[in-house]
Amino acid sequence: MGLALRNFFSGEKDTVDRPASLKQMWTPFLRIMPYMWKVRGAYFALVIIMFINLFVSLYIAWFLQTLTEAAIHQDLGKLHWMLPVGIAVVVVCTSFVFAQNYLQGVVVCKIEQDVRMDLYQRTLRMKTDRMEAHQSGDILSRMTYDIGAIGAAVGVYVLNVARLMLTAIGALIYLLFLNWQLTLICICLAPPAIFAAFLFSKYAKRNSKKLSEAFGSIQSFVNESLSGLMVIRTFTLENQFIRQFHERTGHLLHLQIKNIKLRSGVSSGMSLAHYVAYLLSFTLGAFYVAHGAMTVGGLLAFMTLMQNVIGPMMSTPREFGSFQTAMAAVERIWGIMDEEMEDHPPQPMLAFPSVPQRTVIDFHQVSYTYANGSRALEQVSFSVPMGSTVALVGPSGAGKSTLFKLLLGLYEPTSGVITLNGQSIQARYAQVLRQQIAYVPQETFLFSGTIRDNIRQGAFAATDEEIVQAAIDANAHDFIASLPHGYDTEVGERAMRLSGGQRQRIAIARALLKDAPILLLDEATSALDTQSEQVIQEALHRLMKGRTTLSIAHRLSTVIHADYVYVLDKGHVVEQGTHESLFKNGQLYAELYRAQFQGARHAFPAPAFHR
Ligand SMILES: Nc1ncnc2c1ncn2[C@@H]1O[C@H](COP(=O)(O)OP(=O)(O)OP(=O)(O)O)[C@@H](O)[C@H]1O
Repeated sequence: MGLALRNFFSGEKDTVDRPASLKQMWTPFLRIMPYMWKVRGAYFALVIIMFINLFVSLYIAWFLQTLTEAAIHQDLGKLHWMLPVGIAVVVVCTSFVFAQNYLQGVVVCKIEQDVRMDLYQRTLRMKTDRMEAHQSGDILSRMTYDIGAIGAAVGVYVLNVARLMLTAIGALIYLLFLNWQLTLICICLAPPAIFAAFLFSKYAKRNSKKLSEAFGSIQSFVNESLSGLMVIRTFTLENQFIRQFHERTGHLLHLQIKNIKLRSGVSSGMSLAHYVAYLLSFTLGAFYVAHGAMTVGGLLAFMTLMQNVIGPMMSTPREFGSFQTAMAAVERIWGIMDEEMEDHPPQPMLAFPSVPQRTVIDFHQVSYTYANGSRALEQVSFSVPMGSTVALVGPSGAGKSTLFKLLLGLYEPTSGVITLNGQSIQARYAQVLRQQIAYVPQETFLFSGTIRDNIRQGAFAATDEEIVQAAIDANAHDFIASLPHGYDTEVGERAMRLSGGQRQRIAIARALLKDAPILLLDEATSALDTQSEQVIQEALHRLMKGRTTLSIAHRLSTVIHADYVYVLDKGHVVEQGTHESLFKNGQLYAELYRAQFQGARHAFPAPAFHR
């Protein structure tokens, strides 16, 4: 977003209607200070340039005064040398304008880049439950819109306020020296300007948070619409979504127009005050000249300097208001930065014993309750012996996915202990833990890039040969090879060009390449045709070989081939045993089997007890 646009948008930013106290502004400012400190060299150079600018302003006033008086006194000698010297001084000094703009731009970009990097890192490492509390569009809006506002604050408003103050103070000293009575009269104009500053800052903050939220909401809505485009199309919801989008953008427009009104009002008030101040000081100055208390040259210098005082007096409130609103953006960004992150151990590889135990995964009385009070798991205990395949079965909402998330260290149990290879899973070992696990999710997410890139995410150091081998084992090689660009086919952000079964096989290849000892398999619920199903089953069998597998089973063949089955219901393990024993029990498993799997019998060999 361009700077001007950002400045414009950052016009209003806060929830409260009262003016922010200095403390309210100072606290967020302290948070961006470390970023500013990193570019202190540029700030130092900018301060020097500010003094050069001040010198130019004062020099021009002196120049006009001296030149006019030389002309009145017909001092031609002075006139001859003053012009070239004056031009030379101004040329040299204004060449610093380039440096000033350049450095200011660099400061903005570097600080924005650093804050953006930190925000991105912290977002990726945020604890899962905290992450779920934020909407992705809202985070996106903070990463773009709010960071833009911060850039403007540190690169424009702070410097502008400092520059304006410095120029005003320098000019004021010179003015007092020229005519202190006239200066004091003109200073009386300051209180209305200061009052305007407070008034403006009060209103400048009023709609800001609403404006930010409106942007976030639009971004979330667009995000959601794109993700759910197929649903929108198939249910012909286009008009409804367009109407909702219109409502949201209408709300944003309303806030923006309020902002424009405020800014236009302030601008016209400021220019009125500016002209009144100018005419007043000129008229008073003319009286002083008429009474011989001031020279014509002195009046010219006085008026030139007055511009340097009136200008800042009029601009400071606006800059100050914009600075305040930018501080609200800082608060929003730190709303994410302050979220708790996953820990990272200093020596990750030491965290888990490499020698596997007899039971690889152990749940001891594990319970988990979500922040909204939903009790997903209660006192769950079970073990997965080394090299075995264990299936989790249960009705929707039984807690199967939650169990996986706990095992992946995405959440911490509310009570109880989970051990992996005999070592308790702790949040600080999350990264190490995940290195031991290959996870094949229900929905395969492919990142933008080629098929090769996507498979390589299993092991970045893998050679092309290893990638091809993984694809062969995942039964994916043939379809990949048949694509015009083979492994270099771009799959796009949401892999629109690949079928569900093809995406699953890429996910299996990725997991094969990772070659982790533990496999978590969340089977896809979507039905595939018999042939695709068999191709995927074959690939999965290769993947499971030699690994300890825990699988959320939606397929009959997985349950039949599992060494052991745990049946979950309402967060409890309600049954356990082999497929056959559970079926004979005739309880929940048998019910589920009939409801869920029986329709699929034609695709798989019926279990022995069925014959
Ligand atoms: N992020 C969440 N916040 C709050 N409650 C949640 C969250 N995720 C799941 N739940 C609740 O926890 C319970 C267990 O959900 P879970 O997703 O683990 O079930 P599941 O067995 O995997 O279901 P399914 O087979 O339909 O995916 C449910 O009551 C669900 O509503």
